[in-house]
Amino acid sequence: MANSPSSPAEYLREALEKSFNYDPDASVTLVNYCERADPQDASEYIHNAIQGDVDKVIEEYLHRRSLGELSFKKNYSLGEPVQIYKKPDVHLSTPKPTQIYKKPEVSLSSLKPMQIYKKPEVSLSTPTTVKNRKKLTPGTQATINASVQSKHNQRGVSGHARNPEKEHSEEILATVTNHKKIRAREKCDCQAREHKLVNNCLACGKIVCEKEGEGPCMFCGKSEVWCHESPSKHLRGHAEGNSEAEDRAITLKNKLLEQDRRGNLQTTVIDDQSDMFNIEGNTWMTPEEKEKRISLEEAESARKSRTVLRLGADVGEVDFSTEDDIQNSDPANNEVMQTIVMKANPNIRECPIYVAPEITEKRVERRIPENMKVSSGRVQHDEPLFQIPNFHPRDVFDICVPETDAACQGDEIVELAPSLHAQTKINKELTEMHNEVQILMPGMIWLKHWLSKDDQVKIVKTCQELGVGKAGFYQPGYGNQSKMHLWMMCLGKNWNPESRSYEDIRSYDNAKPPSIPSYFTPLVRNAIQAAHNALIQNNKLIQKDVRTVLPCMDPDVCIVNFYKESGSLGLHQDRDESSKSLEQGLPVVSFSIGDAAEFLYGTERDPSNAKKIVLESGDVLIFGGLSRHVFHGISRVKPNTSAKWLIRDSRLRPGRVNLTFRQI
Ligand SMILES: O=C(O)CCC(=O)C(=O)O
Ligand SMILES: [Fe+2]
Repeated sequence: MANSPSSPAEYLREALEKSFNYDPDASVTLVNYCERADPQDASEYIHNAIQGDVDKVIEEYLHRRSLGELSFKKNYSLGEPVQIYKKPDVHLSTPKPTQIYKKPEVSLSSLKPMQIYKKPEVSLSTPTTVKNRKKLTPGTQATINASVQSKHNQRGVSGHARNPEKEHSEEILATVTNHKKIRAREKCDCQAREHKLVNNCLACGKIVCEKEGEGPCMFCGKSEVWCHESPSKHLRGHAEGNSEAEDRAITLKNKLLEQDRRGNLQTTVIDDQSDMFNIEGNTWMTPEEKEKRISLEEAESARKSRTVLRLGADVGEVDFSTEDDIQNSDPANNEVMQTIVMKANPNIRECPIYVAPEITEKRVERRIPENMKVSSGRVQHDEPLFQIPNFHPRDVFDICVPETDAACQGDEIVELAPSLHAQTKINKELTEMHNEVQILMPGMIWLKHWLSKDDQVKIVKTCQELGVGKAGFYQPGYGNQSKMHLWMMCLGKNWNPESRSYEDIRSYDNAKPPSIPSYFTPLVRNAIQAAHNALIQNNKLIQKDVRTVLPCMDPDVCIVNFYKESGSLGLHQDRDESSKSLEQGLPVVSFSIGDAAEFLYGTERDPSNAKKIVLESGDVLIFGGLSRHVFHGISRVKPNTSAKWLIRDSRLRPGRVNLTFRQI
């Protein structure tokens, strides 16, 4: 690979797509980010976005970047044409020495690993990334089966005599029967709410449903709208080879990707999961349609959040789940959201834009929600609402299972107090969890089960309330597509993962982060005090000296992360706080609540050299002083490890909440 002539960006994109089966659109975005970032940030972006051992790819990519700079300078001095790859910050007048990426050095005493972190095996033959785990409808599965079978036969693997004509017609039949019924096309403005989605019109942006069907857009007529994985290809009789139109489409797609890579596209139409609609703000439905749709969805959501009480075999094994959770309890189904991201066709100059007749200034004003609680649906970014700078609709993310709706007919709310036996067991567990402290590195202290049961429940409830409000949880990412594997909310100030800086107003959606709830701060101070006590006892330090090992701090920022069972966070350093704070080694104080998680830490960004501990609910981890720059991350959440009392009393969803407090 090292000898291949491709540019660093091409190399990276290819490696992400081929070795990690990374979504092509997402890899284009990620590569763009990396190209603009310095080596360390680029490396961090890749680590955060890719689950798996990506170190070699990063190393090769950065190596190519450094060679790219060299040859760029060489070419320039010889007066030859400049190579394609050009780092944006190269100044010809003041040539910089070649940048070779060096892992940052952290002056920490090197420690022998307690446990070796085993690299996850990446199987090239059957890659399974979260993005691949898409829910297939029986119909789609049947279509795929039919098509796979057909291809299999074409290669003559089955050993049976082939009849291509027959196979082709069978394939068409299977596709048509399983995929959808063909009907006469009829105009419809339901936005794929009443009928299934076909696709967006690339010219005017209209969302086309199955009632309107495939073919020329019935609104603008400028573009043909085809369903994703459309069976029409088969119907048009091109089972083998591409038609001219398809070749043209592929060329156009490549051109679009190229233009996107160069940042030329102005308008992006994001088409999200259809059940995440914001009906109130919808401009394409009549008031009657909205009312009807809202009442239907309310009934559906009441049904989904109806609490189902499941009694385990053990005494006290009580599990409150919603029907929705039960349906989604397979971890493989956790990330089944499919996002269809489409780019507007830049070649179309004049084109009518689809705007429903009822849209008015007043409505647009009213639609800017009080707390921006917009549950994103199909979003057309050139609508007036979305022309507000930095406005991003966000999916409201609730870390708790909703309270049972008492008004929900036919449902009984069953609240069982734990039996005496179960309560004794819980109390015993709680007493056993007393004050175990471990000093992991100089200035890095782990207080096991330090948060009380009441504090944990209270913190979860507070985060839940703040999380569904203004500036609440959102899924941060780099650009539109490379998302972090967690939901985040910041209190006090916002940490912007793209600019790696703190801000008063969240750039993502112009929302102001809530303040840190007042009862959090004494908890942080007391945790530091507990760590000091442990240092005094263990290291025979006096109160004055203990502060040089682990300084005190008053948090002004709290970053709350929620990791679903599939969540993770790549190895990174927390180094975006002020240089004063970093130089003084003011600690980061981290609270863990909910499912346990594997926490990696070490002196370099290398998971195979990192140590691993399992952080459980109630644990507090503090790293300051000499350990302030420790590399750390979450390799995995351990499903079903939350305490039952926590789920019962806070209704926390499966997953883990983590709060990190910092003084910036
Ligand atoms: O979830 C954790 O334990 C770590 C979180 C973290 O490192 C961060 O938010 O910077
Ligand atoms: Fe961190």
